[in-house]
Amino acid sequence: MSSELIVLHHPSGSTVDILPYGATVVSWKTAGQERLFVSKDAIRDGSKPVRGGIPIVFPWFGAASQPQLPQHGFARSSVWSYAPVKDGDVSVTLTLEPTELIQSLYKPSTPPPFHLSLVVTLGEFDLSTELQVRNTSASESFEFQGLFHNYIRAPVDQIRVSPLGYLTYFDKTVLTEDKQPTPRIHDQDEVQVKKFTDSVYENAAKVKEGAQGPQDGWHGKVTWPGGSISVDSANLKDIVVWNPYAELGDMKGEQWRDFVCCEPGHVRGFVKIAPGETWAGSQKLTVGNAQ
Ligand SMILES: O=P(O)(O)OC[C@H]1O[C@@H](O)[C@H](O)[C@@H](O)[C@@H]1O
Repeated sequence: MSSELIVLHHPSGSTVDILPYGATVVSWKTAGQERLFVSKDAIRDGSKPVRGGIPIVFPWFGAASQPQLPQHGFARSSVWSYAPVKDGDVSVTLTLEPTELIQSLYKPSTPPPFHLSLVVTLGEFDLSTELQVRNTSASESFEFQGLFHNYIRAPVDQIRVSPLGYLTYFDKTVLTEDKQPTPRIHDQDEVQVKKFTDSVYENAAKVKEGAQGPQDGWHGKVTWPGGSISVDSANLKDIVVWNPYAELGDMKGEQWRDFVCCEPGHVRGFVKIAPGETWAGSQKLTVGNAQ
């Protein structure tokens, strides 16, 4: 994989770096500080999704229905196209269609009929990502899941994520007899991550005051002593909170201490779009005051 990087600079000094591999945001700095976590051991040779930043999960979340297909889909491990950015640009659009690699994964069947666009936009204190999915088929509908796998740089044992109270969530760390995540109800507004956590909060968007239903966004926050990042999503009804509390092959030692994944997505059930239809889901991450 080439080490090509798309870099956007905001007049305020904030920056974002995006790898065409996976359209992965691998750095976001405001006020000179890195806001995302990327493992020191992240693989950057194109053989594995990057451990950190903002990988794009599409068109399924978790394990695939066919064994040869990768966990969390192929978008995070495909090379996306983009038009070169010019000085002063604070936004870039990356696109992905079924590449030869994706087609080879599906053989002898064919990949789904999609055209993806990811629009990344940088502000002084915020970063927005919007995923647009167009069904390119003339006759077939298309069902998919999608998620922004945000690795937010923060001391995991001190963070609080809210509002997530009184929602049903699916605890993937404890499986039921039929190997499904255990459904639970969270009885407090805030969630702390003090141990291995892998929770899928369904219809979290309903928590928003005045929200009309699960199609609205989740307006939440990750806070810790001395810092916070707000997460405002649109058309993404679920939230995943994850930290392994353990080292991984591409994240050695105690690096897990330095992040929490707070991931807006549509991962319980599927989005279904008709031939020619386009769907969009987005998020805005904003750094709290005085950081
Ligand atoms: O190791 P991966 O494929 O990047 O996935 C990391 C984690 O991603 C989370 O979104 C999932 O809920 C977890 O189950 C998973 O372990």
